[in-house]
Amino acid sequence: MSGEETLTLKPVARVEGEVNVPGSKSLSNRALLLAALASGETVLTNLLDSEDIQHMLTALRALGVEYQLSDDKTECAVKGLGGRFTHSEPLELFLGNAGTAMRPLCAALALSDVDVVLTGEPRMEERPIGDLADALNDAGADIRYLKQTGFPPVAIKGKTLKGTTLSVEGSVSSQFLTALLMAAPLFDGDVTITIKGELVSKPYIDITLDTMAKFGVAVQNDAYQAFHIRAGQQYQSPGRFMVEGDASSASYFLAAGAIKGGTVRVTGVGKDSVQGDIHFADVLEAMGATINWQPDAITVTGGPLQGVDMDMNHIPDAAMTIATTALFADGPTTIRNVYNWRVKETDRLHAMATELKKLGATVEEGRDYIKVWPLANPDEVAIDTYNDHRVAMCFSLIALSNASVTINDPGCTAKTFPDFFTRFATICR
Ligand SMILES: O=C(O)C1=C[C@@H](OP(=O)(O)O)[C@@H](O)[C@H](O)C1
Ligand SMILES: C=C(OP(=O)(O)O)C(=O)O
Repeated sequence: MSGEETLTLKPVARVEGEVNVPGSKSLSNRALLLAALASGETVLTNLLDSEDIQHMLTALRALGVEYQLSDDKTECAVKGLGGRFTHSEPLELFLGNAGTAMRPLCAALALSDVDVVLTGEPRMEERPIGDLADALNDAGADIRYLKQTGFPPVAIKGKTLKGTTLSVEGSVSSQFLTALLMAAPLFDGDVTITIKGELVSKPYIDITLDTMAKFGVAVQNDAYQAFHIRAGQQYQSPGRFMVEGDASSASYFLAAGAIKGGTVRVTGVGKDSVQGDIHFADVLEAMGATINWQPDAITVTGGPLQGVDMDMNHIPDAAMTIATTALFADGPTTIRNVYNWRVKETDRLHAMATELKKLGATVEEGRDYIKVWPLANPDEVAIDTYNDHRVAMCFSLIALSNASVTINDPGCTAKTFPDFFTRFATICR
């Protein structure tokens, strides 16, 4: 939970070491939902223990899903319902600011036998859900906006819906398509989903399809333009489901290695990962770092870094880490095609530009890009984090310069990485 504290990180002379990153947020919440809908019991291992996952777990429990969590909360045995949710009493589920809980639960509950209101933190009320809810309502669902049209909170009266063709906007968030894909087996008949506009954050769809396949549901993917899910498929427990380490969480350690010239090895995620954010390492390589790929680990050795100019739509979360890494490069760096940074935990394009400027950096904030010039000697300032875990984690890299950096509200990393600062300290010498 976030609060008002601050944390000052002193200048770090050297980085070196190995970090095992916690489980992936994206995989944890997908696997929990599919395990709940599946027939049979699923044992999830290496589950992430963070706020976003707690929101999914709390919601599932309220919906009548039985599960047993280990003491350290990284192993969870889920008794599958073998189909849609059923709950006779009206429910209100609070989902914090977890997009991976709000969007997928909205779709699955619209097709269940429930009467539910989904709410969240104030910022969640500013994060769009209209493209998803409207696609479902066009197919006959009953989802109403309780405050602002197109945004949570939403009231859902679940229904059985016949197989159909749904059309969903792709340019705001891939989570809308993810939500429809995961809910597709709950329709009574064949489902086709077509995409309007340019699909953003595409690799997250691969995570969705891979997780669905592990739970026994096949999707025909026509070049990310149309997806077909045949009727009669039901989620089946794979028995055990091992959650990979979080590739976005790995980015901060990999960047530290790249910036500071030491060698940093991240374990739990590697070249065999299904997560698109591993391609953050390719950006570091393009900037001049040396990357060594293992099936389950990534090692980076730093060197002089050069700025790059790249489309980073495929790695929207890890790309934020490039914005602070750019300060340590030779020449400017441009992160392009990240308009949807503006609809995440905060307006990330504006937040990153504002905080980088506080350090004394030269920054250009465009509608859908940010350009950052190198900065030899950052000013010693306090960084506002806007209740955005990634702003807090990205700016910890400033301690790799000759300046201290103060992070306001460091507790906001609890959304995806509660002990980030402790683990970060283990590679700082
Ligand atoms: O599906 C997912 O697990 C996610 C998709 C991405 O969101 P968008 O599709 O909204 O870009 C990403 O930023 C988010 O952290 C997790
Ligand atoms: C955008 C993010 O979260 P969410 O899953 O809430 O969309 C994120 O973790 O960077």
